[in-house]
Amino acid sequence: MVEFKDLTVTYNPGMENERVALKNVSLTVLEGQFVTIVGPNGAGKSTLLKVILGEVQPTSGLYMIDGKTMNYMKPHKLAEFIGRVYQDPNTGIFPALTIAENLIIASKKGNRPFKFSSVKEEAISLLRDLGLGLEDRLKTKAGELSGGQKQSLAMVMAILSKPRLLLLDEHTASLDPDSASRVMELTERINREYDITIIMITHNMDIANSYGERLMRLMEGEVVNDGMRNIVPRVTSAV
Ligand SMILES: Nc1ncnc2c1ncn2[C@@H]1O[C@H](COP(=O)(O)OP(=O)(O)OP(=O)(O)O)[C@@H](O)[C@H]1O
Repeated sequence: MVEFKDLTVTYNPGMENERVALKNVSLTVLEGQFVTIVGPNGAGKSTLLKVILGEVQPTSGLYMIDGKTMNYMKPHKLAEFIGRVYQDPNTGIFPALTIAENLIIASKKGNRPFKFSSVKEEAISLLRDLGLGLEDRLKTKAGELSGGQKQSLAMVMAILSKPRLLLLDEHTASLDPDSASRVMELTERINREYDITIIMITHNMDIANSYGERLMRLMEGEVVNDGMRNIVPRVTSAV
């Protein structure tokens, strides 16, 4: 699905503050995979996600989706099938709006016809299905939710537009351990039950060692480790 071939990103090339963020990275992420990326500060993790989103153009090498080299003149095309959730729980949602309004806005994103009644039904059934306990609180302002609930809502919003790929950049970093576990269980269900490919960055080694079928380690812009793992099935509690 997503493929990098010998991809290098150099910020400020030729200048005093030149910085090579990714060095000849080659990788292939298959449809449906859940890939966890770890690495120290400055390793190039966020740059990798930015390339995927079309926010940063490689200096050399190829970035391909479904075997086609990406055209950076049309980055909006990427937005149509990529969802994202970041670290700050307030950036993935509109805190001043109700849960219902947030879901409606999210539904309008994406490449499909919008019909209010069907979207409302779909959003409610998604919330119910995921067991988040938010379906009865549709008139609550999103800003009043806990950090974990905000991130869960942000993830539901991200998948409402039916992305094929979900990018998660430290999406549990600001949560307490219990909330982080619940959000990770939701992440896993989104991958398995909704068949959405996930690329997740984390600094939390407990999470990295427990979630995702493939663990990749970046160091100074290079992939130094990339392996499939057999994860021991967890007993999943209600989210
Ligand atoms: N816009 C930019 N201009 C110049 N250098 C940059 C820019 N963005 C990132 N860098 C540099 O590129 C390198 C990789 O940065 P990146 O943000 O991808 O790392 P990271 O692994 O996500 O780090 P962190 O875990 O701290 O978020 C770093 O040395 C960083 O300083």
